[in-house]
Amino acid sequence: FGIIELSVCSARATVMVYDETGKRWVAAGTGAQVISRVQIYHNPTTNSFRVVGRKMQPDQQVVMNCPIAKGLKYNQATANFHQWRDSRQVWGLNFSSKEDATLFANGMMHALEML
Ligand SMILES: CC(=O)N[C@@H](Cc1ccccc1Cl)C(=O)N1CCC[C@]12C=C[C@@H]1CC[C@@H](C(=O)N3CC[C@@H]4C=C[C@H]5[C@H](C)C[C@@H](C(=O)O)N5C(=O)[C@H]43)N1C2=O
Repeated sequence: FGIIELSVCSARATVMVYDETGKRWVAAGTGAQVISRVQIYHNPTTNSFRVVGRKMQPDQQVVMNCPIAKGLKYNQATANFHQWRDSRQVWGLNFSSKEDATLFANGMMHALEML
């Protein structure tokens, strides 16, 4: 059967990954650095969560599909820039507004409490 995933929250942010070699942040995905819709999905069957980011323009390209691991350290580096490590890289979300940042951080912290 199809997997049922519920969207916990949705926020606007530029999705970035840290380039360890160049010591700089680069936009995730290909092409221009554009705003993405970043959502946290909950799969209640497995009680798992993941973060999915899709560019809002032009093509809904998926630029992030990151499981939320139990014990993930979510770092709110600034009011608008939050980041975390996964097994391979460091993700950064540069939120469009403080409201987006707060909403997403609350969703992330809720997810981490549930794991
Ligand atoms: C132990 C550990 O892993 N620690 C991580 C952070 C962390 C802690 C705990 C749990 C998980 C994680 Cl992930 C860390 O420190 N890491 C992870 C990789 C990079 C970094 C290392 C050094 C630099 C130094 C400075 C800072 C940085 O990158 N910052 C600061 C805010 C500032 C905001 C916005 C972005 C902007 C989009 C572009 C650019 C600009 O402003 O030009 N920029 C930035 O400059 C952004 N660093 C980091 O975050």
